Amino acid sequence: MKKIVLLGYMGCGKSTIAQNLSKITNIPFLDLDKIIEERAKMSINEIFEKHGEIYFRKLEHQIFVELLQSAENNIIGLGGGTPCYANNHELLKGDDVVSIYLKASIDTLYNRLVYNKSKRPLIANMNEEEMKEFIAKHLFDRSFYYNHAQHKVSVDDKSVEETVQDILDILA
Ligand SMILES: Nc1ncnc2c1ncn2[C@@H]1O[C@H](COP(=O)(O)OP(=O)(O)OP(=O)(O)O)[C@@H](O)[C@H]1O
Ligand SMILES: O=C(O)C1=C[C@@H](O)[C@@H](O)[C@H](O)C1
Ligand SMILES: [Mg+2]
Repeated sequence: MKKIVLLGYMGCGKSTIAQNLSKITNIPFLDLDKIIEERAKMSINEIFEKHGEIYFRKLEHQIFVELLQSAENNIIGLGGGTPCYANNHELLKGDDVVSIYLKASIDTLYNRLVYNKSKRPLIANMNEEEMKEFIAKHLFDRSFYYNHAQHKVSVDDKSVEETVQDILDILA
């Protein structure tokens, strides 16, 4: 069985959707951000503060490759930036991978992130106006990488259940 890889911008719902998909399919869910935190024995915020983003990106790449190489069936939820560094986007095309981009509009992302930004170091210190502009530009830059996914699911105005169903249809 192929690895199911969910990707997309911060707040698009990778962790939430993957957890629900995991319950329905009984395929274990691995959250790359969580595994990085366990390995580093510190939070993502602390990794950024103590070691910087480049260190984080190296660790992220190393652990992503490791997860793809393991023999187990898994749903892997990537970090928001994972496809955009270290040529990770090329790994989304692998034969043993089903990669799915959870595509959200700027408004959806802003509404989900605005009250929930403290654990996301890239936006933690921005005010509301800065955040909206940042998301718009950043999403534009990142879309090139996200579009390397084999499948795209739009998440705007959909419940968790509806998005999970869209993914089940892709996997069927
Ligand atoms: N229909 C929906 N589908 C998914 N998540 C939703 C939905 N509606 C609201 N949310 C909320 O959006 C927030 C962001 O979701 P989540 O943390 O799963 O995103 P993420 O893509 O894993 O983000 P990150 O890259 O920062 O880890 C959560 O608080 C979640 O409950
Ligand atoms: O979009 C990003 O670059 C990030 C998203 C999060 O999932 C974390 O991986 C980290 O905060 C960086
Ligand atoms: Mg997440």
